Amino acid sequence: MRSYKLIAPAKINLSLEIIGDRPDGYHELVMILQSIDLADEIEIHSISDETIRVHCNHPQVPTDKSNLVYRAAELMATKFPQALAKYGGVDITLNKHIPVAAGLAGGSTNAAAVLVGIDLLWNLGLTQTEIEELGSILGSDIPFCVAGGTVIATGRGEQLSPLPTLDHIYIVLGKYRSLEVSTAWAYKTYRQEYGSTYLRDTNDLASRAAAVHSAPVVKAILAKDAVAIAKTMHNDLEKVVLPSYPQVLQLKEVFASQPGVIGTMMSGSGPSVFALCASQSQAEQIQQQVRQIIPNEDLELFVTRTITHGIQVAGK
Ligand SMILES: C[C@](O)(CO)[C@H](O)COP(=O)(O)OP(=O)(O)OC[C@H]1O[C@@H](n2ccc(N)nc2=O)[C@H](O)[C@@H]1O
Ligand SMILES: Nc1ncnc2c1ncn2[C@@H]1O[C@H](COP(=O)(O)OP(=O)(O)OP(=O)(O)O)[C@@H](O)[C@H]1O
Repeated sequence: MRSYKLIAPAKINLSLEIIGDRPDGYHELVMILQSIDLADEIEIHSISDETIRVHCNHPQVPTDKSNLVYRAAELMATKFPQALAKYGGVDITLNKHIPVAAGLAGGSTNAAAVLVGIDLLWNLGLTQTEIEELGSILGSDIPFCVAGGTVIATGRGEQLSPLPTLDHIYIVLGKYRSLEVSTAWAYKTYRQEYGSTYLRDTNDLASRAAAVHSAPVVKAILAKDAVAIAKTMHNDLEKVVLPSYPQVLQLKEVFASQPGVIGTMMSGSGPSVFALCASQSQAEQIQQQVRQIIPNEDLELFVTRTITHGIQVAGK
């Protein structure tokens, strides 16, 4: 029986800037995406019948066709029917550590891992770009999850340009277990409230390059200046999510008030919030402090760090 183990890291957004709407209903974005070492483990093995089976340790995560990993396997089966006939179907086990519906690309990174795993399992020899293109059919964040590191993402979020990688910036990340934010709701609400303020022609490359909030973050990344990154981070979706979720706003304010925190921001469409910290020991202290200030067991707190890679094969 052939099998692979994969590590699928989460992401945070160092910037998320909405610069226009698109005819396909999506939004034109400029984002800076960053991989972190908070990761799910995925095991995938061949099975003799041509089916897809999904198992998961997390009660909130479906194991039917609504799981993104199921859709990733189905896409591979449709694109490569001869390989499916030769090698058989796939059995996928997800061991979740990334909080669900958190703005951390949990489902997307799982799907990216399954694309990488099936490429190996079926000896397809796809390039990273080909795997990213398959990923973009399933979701905007998936190409980044394949690539990982530190990247500028434009278009729907699927067009990637790598930046110099940022290793070992320590982060405290918080997510209320019972809070979930729908990504579609966040973008729709933003469009309703701010759509009339889109000012740039998104076909104009000069306009894209001038993305006002992301440019200083790029400059700070090029200078490898963690303090400048922390001070310039930006997320347009905070404008709609924070007013609707007071607990998330409060968590952000508590993070910001801690000595040793150099900047704090909501990730993606939320509701997770992260704080960039001056060192690992400070991140650990801040985690304990915040736990005392908000003794709510619904709040999950993690110490994590920036990493330089996306999906990794951990073993056969
Ligand atoms: C919020 C982020 O996670 C930030 O990195 C991403 O922009 C969302 O990425 P994702 O979850 O992979 O998004 P998709 O699965 O492609 O789309 C989910 C929903 O988000 C909205 N959406 C997403 C991406 C985009 N550029 N414009 C949008 O309006 C759409 O309503 C879509 O129905
Ligand atoms: N493999 C998966 N892992 C987690 N959730 C999944 C998965 N497949 C489908 N889902 C469903 O997708 C929804 C969003 O979960 P996910 O953890 O991917 O959100 P997210 O981190 O906000 O994603 P993104 O940042 O890409 O918008 C959940 O409600 C969950 O039921």
